[in-house]
Amino acid sequence: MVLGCAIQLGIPDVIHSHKQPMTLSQLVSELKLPPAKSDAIHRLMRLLVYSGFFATTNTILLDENQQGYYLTPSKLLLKSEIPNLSPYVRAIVSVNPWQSLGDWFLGNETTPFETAHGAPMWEFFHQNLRFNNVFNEAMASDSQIMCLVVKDCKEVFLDMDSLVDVGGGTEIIANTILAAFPHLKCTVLDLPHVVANMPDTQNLKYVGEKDISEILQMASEMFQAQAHIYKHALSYANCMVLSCAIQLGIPDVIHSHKQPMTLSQLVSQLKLPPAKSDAIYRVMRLLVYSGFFATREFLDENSESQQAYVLTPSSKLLLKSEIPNLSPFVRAMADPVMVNPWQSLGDWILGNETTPFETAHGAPMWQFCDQNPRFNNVFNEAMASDSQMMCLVAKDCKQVFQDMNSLVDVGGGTGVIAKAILAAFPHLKCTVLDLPQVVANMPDTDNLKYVGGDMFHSIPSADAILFKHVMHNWSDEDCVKILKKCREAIKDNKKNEGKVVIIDIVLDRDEDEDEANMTEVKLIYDVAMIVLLTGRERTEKEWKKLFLEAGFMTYKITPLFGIRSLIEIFP
Ligand SMILES: C[S@@+](CC[C@H](N)C(=O)[O-])C[C@H]1O[C@@H](n2cnc3c(N)ncnc32)[C@H](O)[C@@H]1O
Ligand SMILES: COc1cc(-c2oc3cc(O)cc(O)c3c(=O)c2O)cc(OC)c1O
Repeated sequence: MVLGCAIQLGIPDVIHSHKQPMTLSQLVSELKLPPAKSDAIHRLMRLLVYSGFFATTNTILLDENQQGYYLTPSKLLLKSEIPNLSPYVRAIVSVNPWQSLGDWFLGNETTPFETAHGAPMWEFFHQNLRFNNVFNEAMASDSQIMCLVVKDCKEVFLDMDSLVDVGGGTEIIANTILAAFPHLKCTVLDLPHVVANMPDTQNLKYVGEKDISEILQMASEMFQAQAHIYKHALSYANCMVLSCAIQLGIPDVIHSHKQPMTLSQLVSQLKLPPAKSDAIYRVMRLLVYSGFFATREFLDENSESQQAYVLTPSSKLLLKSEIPNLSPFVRAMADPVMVNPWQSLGDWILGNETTPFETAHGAPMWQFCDQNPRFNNVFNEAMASDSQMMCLVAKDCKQVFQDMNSLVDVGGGTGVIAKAILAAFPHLKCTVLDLPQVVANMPDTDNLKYVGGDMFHSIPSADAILFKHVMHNWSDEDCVKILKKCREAIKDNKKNEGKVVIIDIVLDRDEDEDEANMTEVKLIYDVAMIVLLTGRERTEKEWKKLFLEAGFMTYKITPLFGIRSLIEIFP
């Protein structure tokens, strides 16, 4: 989606036309964007540089502290060049059929595409001229890349007189072959609506009806760049396929089986028709490749060798019967409400709404949650499942909570973290403060109270004020306002000594870099905060600036929770 947005804005072309490394301000000005969008462009570009689509350099042509962007494999995305894979990327960011994968397994339509759009793909294209064009352009752009090497295919085409390009679309490959081998008579055979307006020439006719390894090697750099682009353009598919496996209950079924499970056992236990076996096999093949399942060889009762599926550490975290269970998190992130705003990123940069979420759904995220009880539950369960992970280490945070008597968990959702802290430190009095719709039906206990309110308005007084995944939802200006409220809450406290505890991402911590792709996840989170809210992920320097502005004097960062750190700040 982020790559699709960069293409929509024309970023590769603008950097290309600039002919030398381009600074952020040059880029924003050349794109004719308001300066207010500079920060978002900087953060998109930071992710795209990390993913290898652009690179940065310090150059003497630029001011001392400035970096300039230049092109890498993104050269393949230039609208002015051939090949240009932009139409392909823009076409395949349509996620709806992927979101229907699970429903399709449980239903009767021929394909998830039909489940999502109500008609098979070719019929849909026939009825939908806009998408028909988008798709044909995408396929043509994919063909362009092969055009560059066709002339080297002498041994393939030289001894032929005629050739039929079946499903040849709108001619690109056939014309390229003809340019290199003009003696050929070519026919492009495709569906009638695809070739409807294509004019025949002397040696190219359109018909509408209902070793290459050496060359590949020569072109390896270009094809690698193509693969890089396609991998990223299709990366949302990984999320959808994982979500589908959870919807069908695959991790749970394999877990209950208690031994490696064959494909036929899996299909039968999932109560799916045998006709869906092949699709389950192919979905599992992808999930094995991504590390969510593994296969084991074992001998069946007839002493025949069989492949069978087992869980991996990642799928063990998706079991509905266990704690922690991250399934609600995956299901929420694959929910159309969460996915659609990414498709609005480019429109938001060109428009006036506060966030891409608002561009897509017509209301800011917390207001939308208030008006949509279904999504409110989905989101709260996702956050609660994420919190379960931290419960496992809460008891190890003695030095953080031991000397406190009271704690307020601000934006504490349904109280999962507060309960875990209470289990480890039962002497504490806890309050969870969250928006009224989130805590509406939560029952108080002896030492846990829920308060519906607004942290910008007032925060109950306590020895420690906790924020987990809250500060990163808000802009710097809002964070300073919230932190000032915290100082008042701590000051009101009779003991008059207290602290704020923040659990959130810290960017650019050298020790985390590259460990299990932590940097990539952190940068994706940062762009997610552009897409959903007005927040951001922060470097230590950026955090420090906020603390000082809000009047706090000292802080301590402890990397405790994978991609997140525990930050304590003191007045
Ligand atoms: C990303 S969630 C984090 C939930 C929880 N801390 C966790 O980590 O699981 C952010 C929370 O902030 C809450 N929130 C948003 N605006 C708020 C406000 N003005 N006052 C209090 N809570 C708010 C949301 O309802 C949501 O539960
Ligand atoms: C952990 O704290 C938060 C996470 C998220 C969040 O949101 C999205 C949204 C999306 O469209 C796709 C995604 O992959 C994700 C995430 O992975 C993710 O973690 C959102 C938050 O607040 C709104 C969080 O505080």
